[in-house]
Amino acid sequence: MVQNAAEPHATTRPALLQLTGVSRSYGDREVLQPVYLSVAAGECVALVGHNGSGKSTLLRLAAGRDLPSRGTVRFDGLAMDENDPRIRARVAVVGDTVACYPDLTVREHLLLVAVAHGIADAAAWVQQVLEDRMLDERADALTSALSSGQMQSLLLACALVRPRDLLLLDEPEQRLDPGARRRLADLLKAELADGVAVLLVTHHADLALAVADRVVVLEEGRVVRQGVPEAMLAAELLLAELPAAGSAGSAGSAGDVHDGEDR
Ligand SMILES: Nc1ncnc2c1ncn2[C@@H]1O[C@H](COP(=O)(O)OP(=O)(O)OP(=O)(O)O)[C@@H](O)[C@H]1O
Repeated sequence: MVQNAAEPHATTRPALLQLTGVSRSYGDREVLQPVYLSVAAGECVALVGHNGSGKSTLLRLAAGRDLPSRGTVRFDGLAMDENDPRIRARVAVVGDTVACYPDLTVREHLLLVAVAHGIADAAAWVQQVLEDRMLDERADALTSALSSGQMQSLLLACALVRPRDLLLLDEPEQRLDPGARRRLADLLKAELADGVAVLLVTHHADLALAVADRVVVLEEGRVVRQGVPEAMLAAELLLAELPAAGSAGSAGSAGDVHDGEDR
């Protein structure tokens, strides 16, 4: 089903994340017009749209990293606030900024994160993450020496140290090669199967097709369409909304991620 209006989306599952009339202005400029959006446990909603359409703004508001000018963001009934320990314990975020200690090696950085989060066997966790994210050959390199795709994999691994019921991701496919994008899609499918709610900003049509239950299209700060990815694609709406393929992190060729297993 493709919905044409930015109206509240009716879902049969209770919402874990609920945005109600959320907007954001900078000075006189409203960069995000009122959005109604909910994400249930085990559901993935993908936000797509051209550069500057408001996707990262919406994700930051959903993560409680920014405050709406109007409207409310709630997580499991709580007012969303990234400093609230009850929320920090259940929400993991990969935002649009790179935050790493440049003078630590990859292994040291992961160990620091694991210890800070109280992981029982931190060394074993780090080794598993290095293998899962294909970073084992770079384990002893400084984080400042990573390629951009390797850095993206490290940031994802650091976010996933948290126990989580909600995962918020801003272009996690950015700078990843096709193999790493496939592993990302598999990882997200596993998260969803575990009942995690996922809100995903993506420029990658195949990633949305592979993992999203619903695609929300933003245009100039407004939700202009939403619906199941297949319907959006069949109507040639989804691809029309995405930037042209060709640059790293933009829409890729069919088959990069989508493995034909519909969720
Ligand atoms: N701190 C800020 N001050 C003023 N304007 C801002 C600020 N942050 C974002 N904007 C504006 O808000 C609009 C939406 O930006 P946003 O980063 O949310 O877009 P986006 O869809 O994520 O873009 P991209 O695909 O390029 O990442 C843009 O016009 C941007 O210039």
